[in-house]
Amino acid sequence: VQPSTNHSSSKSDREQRIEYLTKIPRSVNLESLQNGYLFPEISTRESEYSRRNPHARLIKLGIGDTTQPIPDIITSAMAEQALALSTAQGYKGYGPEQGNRELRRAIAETLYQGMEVKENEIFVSDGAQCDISRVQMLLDSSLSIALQDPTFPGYADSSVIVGRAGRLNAGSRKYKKIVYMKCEPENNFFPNLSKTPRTDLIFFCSPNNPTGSAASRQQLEQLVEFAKANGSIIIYDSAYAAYISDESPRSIFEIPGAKEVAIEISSFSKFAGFTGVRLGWTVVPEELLYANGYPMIRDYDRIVCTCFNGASNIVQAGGLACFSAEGFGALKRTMGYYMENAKILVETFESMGKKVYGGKNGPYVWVHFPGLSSWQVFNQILERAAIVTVPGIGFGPGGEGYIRVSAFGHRECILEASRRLTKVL
Ligand SMILES: Cc1ncc(COP(=O)(O)O)c(CN[C@@H](CCC(=O)O)C(=O)O)c1O
Repeated sequence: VQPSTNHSSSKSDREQRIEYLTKIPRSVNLESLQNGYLFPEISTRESEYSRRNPHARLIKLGIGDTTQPIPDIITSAMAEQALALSTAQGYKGYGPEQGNRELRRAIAETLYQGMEVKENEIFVSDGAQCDISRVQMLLDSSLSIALQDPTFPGYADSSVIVGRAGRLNAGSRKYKKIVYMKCEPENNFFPNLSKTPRTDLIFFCSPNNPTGSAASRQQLEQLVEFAKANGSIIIYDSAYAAYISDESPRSIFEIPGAKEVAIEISSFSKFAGFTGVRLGWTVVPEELLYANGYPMIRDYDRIVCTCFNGASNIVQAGGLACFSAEGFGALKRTMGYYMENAKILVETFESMGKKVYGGKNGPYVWVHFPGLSSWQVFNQILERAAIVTVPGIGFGPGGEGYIRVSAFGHRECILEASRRLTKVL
């Protein structure tokens, strides 16, 4: 209901239209959220542009949504599971809330080899976004948090929703109870921990969305040491780990001692194209203990069993097929396709004299437009080139003056975008 701006009417439209009010007060936490969530906002801008320019060929390099088909061996496994449900012997009802054992084992053996991560520490889910909220539910709302700045907005917004962020300072666009750890070219996109105040929780995404920076082993050793010294917990997001092309760790659990201070959240979305299929996992180590010595894994298991009835058995069959030699090989080729896109985007922006980051260990390119607001750049590129990007400010105050460009597009779109950008920027 929008308040009326027509002051001539005796009663405003709003007053006329309101029929009945409940006695339920709105959550103060939800009231604290600024604007809408970033990515639906990008979709709204896309739709508005298309409405105004019905004949424009809009190129969507905004939301990090995969575009390439899922390999047959994976979709066939899902189809087979689906068809089996129509047979008496193949039908399955509720599965284990923590995920099918064979999938948990495959994740442990394929992605956590040599890190002593056990299959019972892996909780299969319907995606990392959902697990971020489940981990938020697990941890008391009084706990303080630190975030990389810029970073994936899901951490800050879910912290606001559970009441952990405090009120928004409109001027600085920062929430009062969040510690923003600046990650910028000057510090090689890794926070200066010696100047970072202690917080209970440290959200850390590597490779980082949106900067594309993958923390080095030495940096992650510093992070684990910092958490240990402070009795803090790292909530580590490795959604893009499969894209790492250098020696950077793919999991926080490659770091000795990390199992005593970290939870790792990850996803099939970006490496398997499961953005619409919905499958992820969270690792809660048995060694991770509360101050009172109680194992956190038991509480997380309780949250999963109470608030989530397990990922789809059809989707889990697809997830298992991702780890077959043929499946993983095919997925690697698709990731290579996206990273070739990233290389084209990096070269395009560099050819125009722009400072460009990322595009080597992740499927996003982070471009600096000094002196301009990121929404200004977003609008300019949209209006002049009919290309959708994401304004850096959407990832935190540290993102101002940057835009993020997704490499997940079709090759022909990336090439056309390159041609247009060279003309208009
Ligand atoms: C770091 C990170 N973690 C988690 C997720 C979500 O993983 P799911 O397993 O698919 O739930 C994303 C998706 N980020 C994309 C999509 C944005 C969105 O959430 O709509 C992006 O940044 O464009 C992400 O970038």
